[in-house]
Amino acid sequence: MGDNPYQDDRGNKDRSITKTHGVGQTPLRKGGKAVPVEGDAPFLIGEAMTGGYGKGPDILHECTIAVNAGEIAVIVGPNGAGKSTAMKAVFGMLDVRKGRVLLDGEDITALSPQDRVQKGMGFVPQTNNIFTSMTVEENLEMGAFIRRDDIRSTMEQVYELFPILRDKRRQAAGELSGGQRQQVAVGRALMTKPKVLMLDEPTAGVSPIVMDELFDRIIEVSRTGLPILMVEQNARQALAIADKGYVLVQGANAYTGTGKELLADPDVRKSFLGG
Ligand SMILES: Nc1ncnc2c1ncn2[C@@H]1O[C@H](COP(=O)(O)OP(=O)(O)OP(=O)(O)O)[C@@H](O)[C@H]1O
Repeated sequence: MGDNPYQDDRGNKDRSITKTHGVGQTPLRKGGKAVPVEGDAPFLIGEAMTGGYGKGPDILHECTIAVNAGEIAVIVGPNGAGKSTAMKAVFGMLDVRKGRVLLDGEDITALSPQDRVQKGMGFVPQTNNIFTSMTVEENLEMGAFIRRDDIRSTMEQVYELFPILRDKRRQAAGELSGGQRQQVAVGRALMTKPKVLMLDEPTAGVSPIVMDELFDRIIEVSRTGLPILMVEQNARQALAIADKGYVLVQGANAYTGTGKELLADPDVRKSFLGG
């Protein structure tokens, strides 16, 4: 375990919360050449990522986010903490100046977003995530653009997960409610048959009831065995369904633990969950 970069985080048998205040103090990585221990490595990890937009300053400071096979990992934190930026970095939309991204053990840091999709990453961005003038079904078909095989069984699975989309399949996606649009966006990502799903604020701008419904759907998707890494504003609700939670502050890891641990932690409660 000595060289395991996740030692403090995952190797800890009591799975206690890792507190990592301050830039450059991440305990998730020791040295630059550590290799994950087989079988204990997350399925997808953005590891000790430092980077920003264009030639601008660093927004992320040795930030690590990851998701294990079959789990839901949630990223929370205050506005502007860099949650979306961290997701973009993992998806290859940001120049990662230090650190790396591993997918199923493979270093994909140098790959374009398109190539990452080919490798099995599904990403649902926070905004502009559907084609509003196209029908629901056309959106799903567009989602399958990288595939050359028969997509009908996948579409059937999406309709089973999101029955409302079957009812509205001939309707323009732009005519749907906010929660339904988000289902289209997630369904579209699922059409590539991804190995991991990344969601940036899937419940943004929806009512609490719709948010609960969306979370139920996300849990269902997760039960199909697909690992899910997501950013959420609704920290309390998201941590309640999370196997793993990351609290980011100013582009760095502030707290890491199971969803349950973070929800129970007095500091996290006070600072990020409204007491
Ligand atoms: N395209 C961009 N170009 C330059 N700076 C950006 C860009 N997008 C975000 N930033 C900056 O990066 C920082 C982190 O923003 P980011 O959107 O990642 O935070 P967040 O935690 O997702 O916030 P929120 O919860 O408000 O969505 C902010 O200071 C923001 O101004």
